[in-house]
Amino acid sequence: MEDIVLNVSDVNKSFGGLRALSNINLQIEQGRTHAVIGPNGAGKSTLLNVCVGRLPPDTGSVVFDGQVLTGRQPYEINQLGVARVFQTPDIFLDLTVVQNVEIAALAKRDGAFKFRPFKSMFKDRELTGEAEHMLEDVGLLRMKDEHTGNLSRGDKRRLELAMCLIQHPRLLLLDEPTAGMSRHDTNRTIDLLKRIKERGMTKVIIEHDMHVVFSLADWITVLAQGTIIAEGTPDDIRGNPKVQEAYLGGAHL
Ligand SMILES: Nc1ncnc2c1ncn2[C@@H]1O[C@H](COP(=O)(O)OP(=O)(O)OP(=O)(O)O)[C@@H](O)[C@H]1O
Repeated sequence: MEDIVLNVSDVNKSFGGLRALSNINLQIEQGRTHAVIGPNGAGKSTLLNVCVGRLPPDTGSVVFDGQVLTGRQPYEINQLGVARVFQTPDIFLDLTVVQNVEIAALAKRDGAFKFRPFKSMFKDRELTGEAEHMLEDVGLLRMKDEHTGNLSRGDKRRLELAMCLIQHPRLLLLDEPTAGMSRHDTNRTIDLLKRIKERGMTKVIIEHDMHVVFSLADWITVLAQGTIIAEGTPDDIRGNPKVQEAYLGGAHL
């Protein structure tokens, strides 16, 4: 059997009377790019939030690399090697681009960046060098000294990706990484995510844009109304009539 990095077992989650996730069982294999797709309200973000500790499941468990994540705080999960990029970037708008990447590295390193004076944090030349290397990787190096608040939406998302990559996670969770980007920026992000794949990093991507999904995914799970309705390779999913019906009302993927 392939090496399983993340194992989601029998997860249920309701909001009041609404069953957002019903008996979800999902296994993410090492090195894969695993896409989770489905129509609006299918439960994709809820699933991701359960995985990173932002939402407790009502029942069930999430195990990463042999360690139970359920019940842990998001920062603990991050320190175990799980990083995530959300639809709304988690960045410090008052700091520069490179300082944001440095803070992300420190957060992973000791989890205590909040308790140090900011000035002393930014004097580590090795750290700055590594942060600049990451910014080059995502195409933001020339903007390293810009105030983050001045960045476009697409650049903020790329910055958040650099903040994740500097943590060298084993598992990277991406919630619509190209939402709001132009086609040009989307294609640059696809290229970047392909390069990360070459480094063996496991990724879970929630995405509506089928161009992104079919460019990147090795494996696809389809959710509808909180239930997994199909799983398989992109070719399996493309030809699956149940998916076409549930996901796109019968249109072809
Ligand atoms: N905090 C919450 N409180 C109440 N209901 C919620 C909450 N979060 C999500 N829901 C509901 O749970 C269901 C699943 O939502 P979720 O955001 O996980 O879907 P999604 O597949 O990510 O949708 P989208 O593609 O639109 O982002 C929806 O009906 C949503 O309205």
